Amino acid sequence: MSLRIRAKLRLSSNFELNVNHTFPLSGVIALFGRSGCGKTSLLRLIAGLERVKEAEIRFRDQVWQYDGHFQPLHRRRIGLVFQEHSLLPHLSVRDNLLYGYRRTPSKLRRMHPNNVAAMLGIDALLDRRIDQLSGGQRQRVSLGRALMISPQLLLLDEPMAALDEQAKRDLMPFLSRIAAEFEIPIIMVSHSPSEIERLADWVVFMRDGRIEAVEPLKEALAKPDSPLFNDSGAAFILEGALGPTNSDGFRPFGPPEARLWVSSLDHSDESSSTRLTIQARDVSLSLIEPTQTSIQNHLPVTVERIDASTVHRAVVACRTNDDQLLLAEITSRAVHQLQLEPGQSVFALIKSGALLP
Ligand SMILES: Nc1ncnc2c1ncn2[C@@H]1O[C@H](COP(=O)(O)OP(=O)(O)OP(=O)(O)O)[C@@H](O)[C@H]1O
Repeated sequence: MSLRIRAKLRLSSNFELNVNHTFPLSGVIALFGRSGCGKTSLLRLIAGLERVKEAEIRFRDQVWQYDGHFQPLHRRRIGLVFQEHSLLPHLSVRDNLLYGYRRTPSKLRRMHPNNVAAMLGIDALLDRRIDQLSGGQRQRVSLGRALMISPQLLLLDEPMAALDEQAKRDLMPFLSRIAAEFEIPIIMVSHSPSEIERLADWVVFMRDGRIEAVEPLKEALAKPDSPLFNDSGAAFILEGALGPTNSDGFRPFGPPEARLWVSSLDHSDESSSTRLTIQARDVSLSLIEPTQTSIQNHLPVTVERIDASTVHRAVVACRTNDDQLLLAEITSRAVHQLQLEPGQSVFALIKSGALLP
C-alpha cells in the first residue's frame, strides 16, 4: 500500500514545494520539519486543495491526479482535521456527525455514528451544541466527523496544537486506535517529537520544500543525530503490555523474559498495550546480573552492534529476549573495559526515571 506524489508547487518567489516520493501507507505517518518547510502545503496537495499542473498523485491503485485527470477532495474520500476545528457550531454533536454520514453512499459506509461516538468517548455529548464543548471534546468530534465519511485516508494538520497536555494525552490513544483497528492510514503534521514518539509508525523528514527521508520511527529514533532529538541523543521504543499495579505501586511491562517495572503514576489499571520511549543515555550495561544496585530494572540482552556516537561515547545496539531493539549510550572507555562485541550476552540497566509511560 503506498501513496505516490510527484509535484512542484511554487507558493512564493522564495518557496517551492518539490516532491517526488512514494510513501508507505500503514499506521500513522508523521510529517516533521521546521516551520515553513511545506508540511501543510503537502497535505493540501494530497487532499486536492492545491491544483498543480503536471502533478502525479496515486493512492493505492487509484489515480487522483495524472495527465489532465484530477479528482476533487470528495472523490478522494479523505477525512481532514485541521488545527482549528471546522465543525458547524449551530448544530449538535450528533448532527455534525451525521452530516458526513448522510452524504456517504451506503455501499461505501464502513463506520456507524454510534460506534464512532463510543470509540471517541463522545456518546454522552451527542445532544450538546458545539459551542458547549471544551477544546479537546471539539477535536474528538472533529475526528468523529472526519471518520463519518468512512475515509480511506485521514489527514491531520497539528490536530493537538490547541490542546493542553491532558487533552493531548486523552486524544492520542484514539488516533492510534483509528489507524490500527479501522486500518485507516493517518498522515499527520506534528512539531512535537513526543507526539511523534507516541503515535507515529513512520516519520517523513521535510526541509525547505523537499522530503529528505522517510524512515520507520524506530530507525529514526535510533540515530544519535536524528533531527527528532537534537538535544537528547539516541532513543528507542519498547512495546509491550502493562499489567495491573502491584502493592509497591509498580506495573509489570512486557513478557516475563523481558520484564520491566513501571511506576503507575497517572495511569489507569486496565491492562493495555503501551510504548515506552527510553533515552539511550539512561541505559548502562553490565557483564553480570546486577543484584546489589538501586536500579530495579535490568534485562538480559545480546549485543548486536557498537557505533561511535560522539568523541569518547558509543551507542551499543542490543536485542532483548522478546526481540526488540534496545540502545545504551556509554563511554568508549566502558566499551573497551567490558570488551563488548557483537553476539555477547550482557545485562542492560535502565534508570527508573526513564520508564514513565
Ligand atoms: N497561499 C500562500 N501564498 C504564498 N505563500 C504561501 C502560501 N501558503 C504557504 N506559503 C508559504 O509556503 C511555505 C510553506 O508553508 P506551509 O504552511 O506549507 O509550511 P509548514 O511546514 O506547514 O509550516 P508550519 O509548521 O509553520 O505550519 C511558507 O514559506 C509559507 O509562507
